[in-house]
Amino acid sequence: MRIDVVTIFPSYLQPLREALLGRAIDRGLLEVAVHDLRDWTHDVHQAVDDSPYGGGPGMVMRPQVWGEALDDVLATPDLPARLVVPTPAGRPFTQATAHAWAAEERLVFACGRYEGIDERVLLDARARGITVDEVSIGDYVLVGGEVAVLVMVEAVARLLPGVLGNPRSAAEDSFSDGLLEGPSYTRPEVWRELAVPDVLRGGNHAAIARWRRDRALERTRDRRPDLLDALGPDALDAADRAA
Ligand SMILES: COc1ccc2nc(C(=O)O)sc2c1
Repeated sequence: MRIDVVTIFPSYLQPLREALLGRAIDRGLLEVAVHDLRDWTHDVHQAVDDSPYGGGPGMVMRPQVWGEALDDVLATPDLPARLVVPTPAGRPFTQATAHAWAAEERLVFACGRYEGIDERVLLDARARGITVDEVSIGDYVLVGGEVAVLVMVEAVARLLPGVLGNPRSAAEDSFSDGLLEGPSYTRPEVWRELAVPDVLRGGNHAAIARWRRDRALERTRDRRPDLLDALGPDALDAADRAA
């Protein structure tokens, strides 16, 4: 997968080259290119924003600069790209989104700042046949799209074949079966007088699987009842029985 990020703060994306993702890049499983939006300005001040029509607080990112940048970055007809624009006004980014995007050959992320990007940039891209996804990573507002891109790229890249050491990790994620993951334990058996649950040390794999499922149901019911609702009435009954 090829990932391009256009931003006025390229250094914000440096964490993508660390640890697991950095190793995936080094191994050729992932290609990441970060572009400085100001490279497409032509004035001495490298202006990327201007006052909003209709008034109001803050500034809006100029369409001319974004248009030229995306013309260049998206100019790869042999490699169809999905343009992703993080915005508080976007559709929720979920694990299902991450799985869908993990099948893409290329993702291009446009990081807004200030009050966002002039709407015509997205209209123009869609008019040219480019798939444009406006997404939010949560019901809160960041200062810009860069942090949201870090979150989304990590969520997508870890699903790519070979990135995670153990492919079962992704298969057993929270949300992979619609439930939150239950508690995890490692050595020592007793720590500060707190013991690991006996069932996990007993070697009965069926009992361990049942215990883990019960803890996941219980935790999901307590913390994310909306996820249980999505799984139907049987899941809620199972969660109540698991407690
Ligand atoms: C101006 O660009 C922004 C500003 C806030 C923001 N908040 C996001 C979120 O997903 O919460 S994406 C995003 C992009």
